[in-house]
This record gives sequence, structure tokens and C-alpha cells, in this order.
Amino acid sequence: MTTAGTLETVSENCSHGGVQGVYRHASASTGTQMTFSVFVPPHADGAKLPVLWFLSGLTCTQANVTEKGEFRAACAEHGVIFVAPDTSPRGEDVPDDEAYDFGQGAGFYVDATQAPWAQHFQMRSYIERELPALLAEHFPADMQRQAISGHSMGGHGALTIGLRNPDRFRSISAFSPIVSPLNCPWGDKALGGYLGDNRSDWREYDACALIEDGARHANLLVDQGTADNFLEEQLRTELLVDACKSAGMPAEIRMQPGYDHSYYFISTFMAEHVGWHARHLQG
Ligand SMILES: N[C@@H](CCC(=O)N[C@@H](CSC=O)C(=O)NCC(=O)O)C(=O)O
Repeated sequence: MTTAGTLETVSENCSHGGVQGVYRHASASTGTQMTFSVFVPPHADGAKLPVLWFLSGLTCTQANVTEKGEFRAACAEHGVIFVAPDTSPRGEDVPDDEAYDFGQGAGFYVDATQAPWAQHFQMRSYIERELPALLAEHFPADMQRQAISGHSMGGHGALTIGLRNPDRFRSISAFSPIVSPLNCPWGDKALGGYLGDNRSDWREYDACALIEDGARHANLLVDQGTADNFLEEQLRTELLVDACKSAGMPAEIRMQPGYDHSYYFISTFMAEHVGWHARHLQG
């Protein structure tokens, strides 16, 4: 059982009639301080609101989507709480790598098993268990109505966490996700480092492998820009299209002409994703 803990308020600002907050707490999963943001839209006293999780990509903190994601108007309109966690543990005592795609800022939403990473890099446990308990304790969140989204490495996180937990998440969406860490250089490096050389251990962290192995979700939406410079080598959207097709799993996977990997792309389609999730979160 996860015990929710105390929360420190870093900042709170009124926005779109609700409150955009940034909070910090001591995480039992990572053994570090963790920061996350929560937007709570305007709501009636005592109301419980559905929750949309957003997992961010390489180099990000909770701040990237909070500042550039343009989700608040849609969340206020639909009455959806938006939660943005950090992408890894951080701190002087936390191991790191010189490159941007491994170590701090690149937790890949896995529970690491390999030294020196295993001590702090427990992002799967953090997102799947610890942070939901904290959210339920401190915010007007209806934990029976949750959805998940993310970008790039965070799109991989949203797909894998959503596919592993179809009863918790009513809908899954992703912007430019890494769809198969087993089949791209970012995945080779990160999962090799965090989980070791036995690639069968990686399958629960690979959306395509999860689908091949029987995971299913009825509500999946992906947007991918055609001008994304990571598409061919790292993201490999075609593998998710093939996996869904082979499994007979319906999925809306949209190639968006001219869009790149940036938050200009994400913010263009964010309101549509929020509205799509809100429909699945009704009732
Ligand atoms: N070399 C770049 C790579 C980092 C980058 O592009 N990060 C993306 C996510 S990539 C996959 O997870 C990102 O979201 N960046 C933050 C932003 O605000 O755009 C670099 O180091 O900049």
C-alpha cells in the first residue's frame, strides 16, 4: 500500500478561473524531492473532477508543458484536472549521464533494476502508485475517471502505463511518442542502462511489444508530425500502426503534415486531445 504524504506548495496562480499550482514532496519511490504541477479548473464546492495525466519528454521538467502546452482553456471548459510530473529524480546525489537522453531528465517511466540507477530511478512506481495516492489526498480528483497523455519519451510513458493499466485509464493519447524502445537508439541506451541486457525484460516498457503480448485499449489517439526530425530513427510510428493492425486493435494514429517535434505542435492539438479525453471521462 502506498501512503500519501505531505505536500509543499511552490506556487499557485489563478488561471482560466481555476488554479495552476506547482508542488513538491519527498518521494518514497525515488528517494528524492519531486516536483509536479496540477491545474484544477473552476468547480463547485465538493465536486470531484476527472484527471488527465501528461508525461513529458527528454530534458523536460513539469514546467515545459505547464508553460507551453496550452491546455488550461480546454481543461477549464471540460472540467478536467491536468497533472504534469517531472521526468526523473534529480539532485546532486542522483546519478546522471553527460548526454541529454539518459539519466536526469530521461527516466523513461521505468523502475530501474541496474546499479547505480535502481536506487532512485523508480518512475514507474512513482507514476503508477505514489503520485496518484498523493493526488487523491490533496486535490478534488475523481480517481475513478483518469486518462493519460504524453510527448515523445512521455508518449512512450503514456502508451505503456496506459496499456498496462486499462482499468485505471479510460483513454490514452500521445504526441510524437517513442512507440518501441526495443527498436530505436534512445530505447537501446535507456532501457539497456536501466534494465540491463536481457531484452525480454524490456517488453513491459515497449508499447508495441505490450500489444504483441496481448495488452489492449479501446481508446487510443496518437498525433505525429511529418516534419519531426526524430520520426524515422527514434519514434517509428509505423511500428505502432503495424502492431495495432496485427492485433486488430482500433487506434486513431494521425500523421499531421508539416508539424515538427516541438511544443508548437503539441499546443496546436492539445485542446483537441483534452476534449477527446473529456468525452471518455464523462459519467
Ligand atoms: N537535443 C535536444 C533534444 C531534446 C528534446 O527535443 N526534447 C523534447 C522531447 S524529445 C523526446 O522525449 C522536448 O520536449 N524538449 C523540451 C521543449 O520544451 O521543447 C535538446 O537537448 O534540446
